[in-house]
Amino acid sequence: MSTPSQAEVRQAIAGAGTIVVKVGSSSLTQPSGHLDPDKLDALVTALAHVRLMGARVVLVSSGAIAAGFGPLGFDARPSDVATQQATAAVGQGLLMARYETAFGRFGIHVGQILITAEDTIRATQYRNVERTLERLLDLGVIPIINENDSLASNEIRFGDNDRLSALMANLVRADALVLLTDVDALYTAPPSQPGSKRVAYVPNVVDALGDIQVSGSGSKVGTGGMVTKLEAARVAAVSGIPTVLTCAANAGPAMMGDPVGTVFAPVNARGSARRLWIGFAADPRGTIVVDAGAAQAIRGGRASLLAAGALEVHGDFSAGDPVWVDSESGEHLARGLAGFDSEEIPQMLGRNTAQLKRFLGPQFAHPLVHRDNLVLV
Ligand SMILES: Nc1ncnc2c1ncn2[C@@H]1O[C@H](COP(=O)(O)OP(=O)(O)O)[C@@H](O)[C@H]1O
Ligand SMILES: N[C@@H](CCC(=O)OP(=O)(O)O)C(=O)O
Repeated sequence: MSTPSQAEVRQAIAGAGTIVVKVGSSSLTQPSGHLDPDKLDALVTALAHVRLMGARVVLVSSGAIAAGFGPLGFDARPSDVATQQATAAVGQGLLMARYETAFGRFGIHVGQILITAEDTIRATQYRNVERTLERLLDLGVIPIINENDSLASNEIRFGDNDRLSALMANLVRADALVLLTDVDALYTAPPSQPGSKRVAYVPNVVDALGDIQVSGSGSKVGTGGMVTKLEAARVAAVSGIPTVLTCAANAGPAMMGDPVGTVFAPVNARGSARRLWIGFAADPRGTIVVDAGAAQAIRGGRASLLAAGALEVHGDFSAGDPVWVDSESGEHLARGLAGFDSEEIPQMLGRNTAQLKRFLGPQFAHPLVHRDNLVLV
C-alpha cells in the first residue's frame, strides 16, 4: 500500500461513513477535575452535526470517575482501585444522563455500552458486541462506550480508553478514528517543554516516531497521556484506519478535514477485524512453547498449532483465553486463543492427532490453537 498524502488522509476522515470518536476525561472536566457540562455540550453539538449529516458515530467517552467523585463528596479523584470503581459506578449514570439530555436537543438517541477486555475476547461475546453496535448504528443511535470500570480487575482491564477506542474502530470497521484530548496536537516533545513543535502529519506511526518524545498524562484526570494515544493510532493504522488527534474544541473542524491537530495515515490495508482483535485486545494469560518445525509452520501464516509441535505450556488459562506462542529460544511468534485449558495440555504435548484420539479421546483431536485464532506478531 503506498503512503497517502496528508491531504488525502484528511479527506478520507472528512468523508468517513462510520467514525469512532474518543474523548478523554481531561476534555470533559474543569481544572478542579469535576465534569464540565459546557465542554460536554460543545462536544455533543459537534458530534450531532456529523451524525445529522449522515455519518454513523460511535463515542468512546471517559469521565465516569470525574463525574462521580464530586457528588460523593471527595475533593479529588480517588487513587485506590476499589474507590475508583465505586466512583465510576456512581459517575457513569450521571455522565450518561448528561449525554442523553445534550443529544436529545438534536433528536438523537444514545445507547450505553460498558465493556471489559474479558467480555470481548471470546468469539461469541465479540460477535454479540459487534451485532449490538451494528444494530444501534442502523437505528441511528450514537453508542456511548466506556470501560466497565466497576467490573474490570487490574489484570484484565483495557486500562485506558485510547486503546479501547482503536479496538472499537476496528470492530465496527470505522473509516476514521478521532482522538480528542486537552492538547491540540501531537508535539515533538511534551508541550510543556520549550521548543516542542506541532506534528501535523505522521505517515507511518509504526516506525516513524523515533524522534518524538512522549510522556504520560499531563492532567490530574487523564490516565494514559500521549503514550496510549500513539498506541491507539498504531492499532488503528495497522487496521487500515486513519486517525486524527486534536483537542475537543477542534472536534468539528477535525471531522471536516480541516488542517488541525495531527493526522496519522493507515499503514496497512484493512485486515480481518477479528484477527486484529486477538492481536491487540487482551494480554496473554500463558505461553505455549513450540519446536522448530511448528515455529516454521506458524511463521508461514497458515498453519494451526498442533499438539505434536508443542513442547511446554506455562501459565494458568482456560480454553478461549489469549496465549503467546513462543519459540524454544523464547521469541514471541504469535498470539492466539487457546483451544484447551492449560491443565489439559501437558498430556497432549508432542502427540499427533491419531495418538490424541486413541489415548485421550476424540475431543482432544483438535489443534491447541486453530489458525483462525492465531495472529503473527
Ligand atoms: N509529545 C507530546 N505531545 C502532546 N502531548 C503530550 C506529549 N507527551 C505527553 N503529552 C501529554 O499528554 C496529555 C494528554 O493525555 P491525557 O492527560 O491522558 O488526556 P486524556 O484525558 O484526553 O486521555 C497532554 O495534556 C500532554 O501533557
Ligand atoms: N473509564 C475511566 C477513564 C479511563 C481513561 O482512559 O481516561 P482518559 O485517559 O481520560 O481517557 C472513566 O470513565 O473515568
